[in-house]
Amino acid sequence: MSRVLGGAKGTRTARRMPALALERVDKVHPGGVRVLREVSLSVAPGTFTALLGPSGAGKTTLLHCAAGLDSPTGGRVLVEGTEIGSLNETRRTELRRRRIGLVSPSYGLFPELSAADNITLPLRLSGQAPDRVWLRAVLERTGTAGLLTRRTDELPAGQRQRVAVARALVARPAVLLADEPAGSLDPGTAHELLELLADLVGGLGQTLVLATHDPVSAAWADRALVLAEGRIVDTLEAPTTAELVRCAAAPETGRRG
Ligand SMILES: Nc1ncnc2c1ncn2[C@@H]1O[C@H](COP(=O)(O)OP(=O)(O)OP(=O)(O)O)[C@@H](O)[C@H]1O
Repeated sequence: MSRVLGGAKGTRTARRMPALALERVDKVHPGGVRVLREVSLSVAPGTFTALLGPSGAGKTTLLHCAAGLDSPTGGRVLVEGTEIGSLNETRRTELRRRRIGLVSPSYGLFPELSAADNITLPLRLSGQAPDRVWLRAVLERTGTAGLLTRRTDELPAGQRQRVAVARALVARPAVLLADEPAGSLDPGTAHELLELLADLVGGLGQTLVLATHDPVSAAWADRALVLAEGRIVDTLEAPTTAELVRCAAAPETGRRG
């Protein structure tokens, strides 16, 4: 894979360190519902990981714990080696804004703002100056350069998702977390969005974790982790759709990784 903007900035040490790691993460909700059970995973920089699981498996909870939006009740989450749980609220917010990109149904765009204002909002909130080379690459790769003056509520769903991806990438995060980003799109537009996400990994060296219940979407990834009832029950390297369909139908039968 070519790495257009990926490697030069990071030190050798930074590139070896996982972009994201979960160590025996548990999540029990106040009502006693145990949603995550000792989930451990490590995501290498510049890789595409899919989290595949049915509705209720715990995918959103896992991504929210990884993003520092929710706190695990056990275990640790590390972003580039920094344990989120060890940070005070101010530093956690800063890490979230600078190092984590999130595309999620619960993390919508501001409809009355232009695409440009939506995309650059994270930078303004964290007082960062845009890295112009990176910004140009993000706009080009996401196909949003021609949409900048448009209000996002005037855009079709597929273009809105592209703006959401650009916004999540603008601060050059260590990891992009995408929760069912193609869920509301028609098949053709969903395919284009997944192609775009895979291209971010191949072309920009972006690290990506995609949560989905769709085996076809998960087959774009370098590796798929199959989640069932809050546990990772299968790991597949370079998964095919057929393998993922089998795993999704009967978790724990298709383990290869
Ligand atoms: N705040 C909460 N309190 C209690 N239970 C919760 C809470 N949030 C989520 N849950 C439960 O946790 C489980 C996992 O939910 P989660 O949204 O993480 O799953 P998911 O795999 O992302 O599902 P979907 O694909 O439908 O979004 C579900 O059974 C859900 O009802």
